[in-house]
Amino acid sequence: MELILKYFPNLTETQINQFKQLENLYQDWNLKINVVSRKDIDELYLRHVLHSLGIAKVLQFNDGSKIMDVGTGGGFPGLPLAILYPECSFHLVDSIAKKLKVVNEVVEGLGLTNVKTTHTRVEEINDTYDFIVSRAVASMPTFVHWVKGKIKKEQSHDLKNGILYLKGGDLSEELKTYRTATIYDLPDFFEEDFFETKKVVHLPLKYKG
Ligand SMILES: C[S@@+](CC[C@H](N)C(=O)[O-])C[C@H]1O[C@@H](n2cnc3c(N)ncnc32)[C@H](O)[C@@H]1O
Repeated sequence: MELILKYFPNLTETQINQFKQLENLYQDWNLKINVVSRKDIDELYLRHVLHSLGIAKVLQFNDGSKIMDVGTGGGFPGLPLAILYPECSFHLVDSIAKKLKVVNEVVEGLGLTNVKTTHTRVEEINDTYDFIVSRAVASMPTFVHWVKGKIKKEQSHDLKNGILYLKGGDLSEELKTYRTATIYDLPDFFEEDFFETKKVVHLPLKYKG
């Protein structure tokens, strides 16, 4: 928790309390439905919460942004981002219902009103979003194929709307066909090099509004 405060020093009391509550909520729910490995539960803040928040170090969402987390599993990266951005709406999607049961319980326990969940494959989603976030779900070509019609056309000139994907490994081969992709290193933002999945890929889909 200290690391979250170190890297996100402007949190409100409500947000600090919500981040603090995460540990107990996940510990309790994980005993009933295993969504996070035991090792990872012990390092929840580092491996899951802070890692998810790495996306917020790449770019900041404007108030009112609509965001989908594809293959959210136990709620990562969408749930920590929903705490960080109470003025944005988050749609957390996964094809495994029991994982979303845990997410729903945590969302209710925290009193988050900006999160909805849907049990489905993302291919079935028929809506558009400013940003699509994800971690460890599919290769980039597969992922882009799933979501490319689901990103909103932008009215501003920023042209940032698109995919923010937490990834590991050597991405040069996987990303060589995506000329607009930027790869960010998490250690650049967090100083310490403690993540296994070390990169955030920002792939803006450059539509004009
Ligand atoms: C390795 S887990 C990652 C979970 C979470 N994003 C994380 O990093 O902790 C991959 C998740 O993606 C989900 N998934 C895979 N393909 C999917 C699809 N087409 N639509 C929705 N969810 C999918 C799986 O059910 C699983 O929960």
